[in-house]
Amino acid sequence: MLEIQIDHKRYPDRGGRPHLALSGLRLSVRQGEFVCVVGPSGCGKSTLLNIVGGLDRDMSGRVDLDGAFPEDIGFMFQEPRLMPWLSVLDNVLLVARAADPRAAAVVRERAVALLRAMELGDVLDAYPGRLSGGMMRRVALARAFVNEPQLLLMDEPFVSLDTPTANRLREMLVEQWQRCGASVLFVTHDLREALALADRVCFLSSAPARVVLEHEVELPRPRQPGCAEVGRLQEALLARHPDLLGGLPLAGHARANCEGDGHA
Ligand SMILES: Nc1ncnc2c1ncn2[C@@H]1O[C@H](COP(=O)(O)OP(=O)(O)OP(=O)(O)O)[C@@H](O)[C@H]1O
Repeated sequence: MLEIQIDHKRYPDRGGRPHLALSGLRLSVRQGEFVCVVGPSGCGKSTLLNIVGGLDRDMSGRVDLDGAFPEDIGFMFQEPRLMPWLSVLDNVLLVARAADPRAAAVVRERAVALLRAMELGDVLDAYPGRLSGGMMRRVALARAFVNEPQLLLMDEPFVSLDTPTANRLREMLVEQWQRCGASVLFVTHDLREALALADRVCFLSSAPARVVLEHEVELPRPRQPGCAEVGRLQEALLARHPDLLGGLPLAGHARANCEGDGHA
């Protein structure tokens, strides 16, 4: 179980003034659970992930995974963050953890298998400059799983991709998640994406952010943001919590998406 308790996260200087980004934020993620975090633009979603991932320790509170600060973590960010001078395979192996040559060989085999599962088996030796945006994200997705992490942190990883590419990446993510059983904390602006992916969606308030609503998603998988059931669930949530969700930029954005993408 991942337990997050952030009493305060303050930035001492945001454009010349201090900013209280998070306050009284409580969130837990069960082993193997897929949790999406949704909230207004700039409320502190990336700040939360940076804290959970240990990239930012300047806060008051605690993050605890089975009694210790989480270390066994995979990351995926908005940008694929590939090294242009490394091949596809070496970009995945860049983060590989292996204690000895035997373990390194196992991780290498896993990296190749992951890249094949991501339909990148033909470009293992290619450099990122040759890849499309969707292919780069698939490399980043393979890299996030290569150490079979206990916890996966994802910060809007499929933003600004076309709908079919993003849908395929979501399918690949869910396949790998179901195979390896990691807990996932996935940040998105897009409520329909959250409802398509998550076991549970946590809604953050505007700054200082805290969790103001949690919703268990009981729709069967596979699901995609464009499918009718997800659309109905979004409408029901918006109707039930207009004060909380109606103000989110994601609500209008998601409805617009729905028009051109009305099926699974
Ligand atoms: N290093 C920093 N110094 C000062 N202020 C910061 C810093 N990083 C983030 N902030 C501020 O903290 C707030 C939360 O930022 P954060 O990036 O976590 O929000 P977000 O919800 O992820 O945003 P978005 O929805 O745009 O992705 C923002 O107002 C931002 O300007």
